[in-house]
Amino acid sequence: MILVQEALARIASAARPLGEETAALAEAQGRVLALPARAGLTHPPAAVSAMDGYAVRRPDPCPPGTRFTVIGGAPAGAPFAGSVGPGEAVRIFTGSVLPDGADHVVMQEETERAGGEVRLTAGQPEARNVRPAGGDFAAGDVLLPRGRALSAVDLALLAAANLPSVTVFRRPKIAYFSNGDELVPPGSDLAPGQVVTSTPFALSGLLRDWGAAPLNLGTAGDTPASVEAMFDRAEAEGADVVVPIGGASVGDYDFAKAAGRTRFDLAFEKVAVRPGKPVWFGKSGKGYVLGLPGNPASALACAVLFLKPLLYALTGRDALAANPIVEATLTAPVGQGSGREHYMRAVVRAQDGILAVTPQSAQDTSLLSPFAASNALLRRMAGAPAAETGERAEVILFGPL
Ligand SMILES: Nc1nc2c(c(=O)[nH]1)N[C@H]1C(S)=C(S)[C@@H](COP(=O)(O)OP(=O)(O)OC[C@H]3O[C@@H](n4cnc5c(N)ncnc54)[C@H](O)[C@@H]3O)O[C@H]1N2
Ligand code: MOO
Repeated sequence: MILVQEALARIASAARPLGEETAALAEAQGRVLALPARAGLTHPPAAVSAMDGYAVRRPDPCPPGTRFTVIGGAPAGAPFAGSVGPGEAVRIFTGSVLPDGADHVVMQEETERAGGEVRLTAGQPEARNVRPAGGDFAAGDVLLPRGRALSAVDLALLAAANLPSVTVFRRPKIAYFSNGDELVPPGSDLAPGQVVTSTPFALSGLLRDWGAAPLNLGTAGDTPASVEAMFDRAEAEGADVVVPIGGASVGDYDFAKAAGRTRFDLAFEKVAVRPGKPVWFGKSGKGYVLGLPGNPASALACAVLFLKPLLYALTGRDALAANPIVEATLTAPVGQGSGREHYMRAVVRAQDGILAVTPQSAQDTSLLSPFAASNALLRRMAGAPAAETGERAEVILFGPL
């Protein structure tokens, strides 16, 4: 059995970034840049006005009552062709190109217009209201680095930089299947001993949130042939990662890991983590396998702890950056850490300007209701001393505050 840290290091060292493709900007939210995005133009391309008013060459001093002759206008999109000399003004609007010779824009509210002349109603002690050329960025500047998962605002930045598309990593295709004759879909008439399959419904949403393309292969029966068929389908579908759910432990019907072992070189088969001890990981020439434990809370905790870092590594990012640890204050005491690193399902809230964390009282790995009510995993290191209310604790957020 290896430590969580070692398991993550093995995932990071086994994983190679996937190939690249071009994505249109409108389709690129959440995609990960495979190349740095460089500005296609300088923004703003020229000095522009920050106000509606009059562009002038500011005399020094420039007291109230100073008069200028209005020699033309510069509406947005139609720069003034001439030059502004001393005592001259050009009517200008927010975003319009500042005419040659001007160094200042007087706000309209600080002027009185009378025919061809404009008079200041307020002094202009310094040159203002001009946005310099390149104030946002210059042509060729790296705006966003390789490995950046594109946010909504990033798309606006790239559009402003005149980039209609970006080079991104291929979206990792993740094929997953459950294992067990007892599993039936939601809505079934349950026979004794049957269990409704639940984990895949969370997995598809998590994978989408993490920028992957989920593919649910369904449920394998408790025969080696049924499990083999799932691995064959995953390969035929071109999956980058196969994720068997369950069938990983030591029971008589745990065939998933046995089948995985014949197809992949396993990098680990057990991790000193609670929940999720049976989680396993391997690699072949065709892709990766990450086996999740069957118990739903174990499967989902391990998806956060190990599958998300694998997706990061496949898209050119640091696997260890997938789950930043933040500090929160305990609202309840927690007992001494066990022999395995423990990730307790917990609720983190912003309270009086700090993060407060409350572990769920029920932590059994078959339970989904405490997981659904949680937005964080509270990390307790193996053997950590008991901690009191008010002490600092480490958490991984997997949902919104
Ligand atoms: N003798 C031992 N028994 C167990 C050990 C052990 O070390 N020695 N480890 C325990 C731990 S920890 C876990 S976690 C489980 C995981 O075992 P498997 O990965 O083989 O999981 P399964 O046996 O297939 O299933 C466990 C449980 O989860 C239910 N399940 C499975 N898939 C789904 C699904 N898609 N949706 C909802 N529920 C699912 C399944 O019906 C079982 O009830 O092993 C312990 N045992
Ligand atoms: O660790 Mo298992 O994953 O306890 O349920």
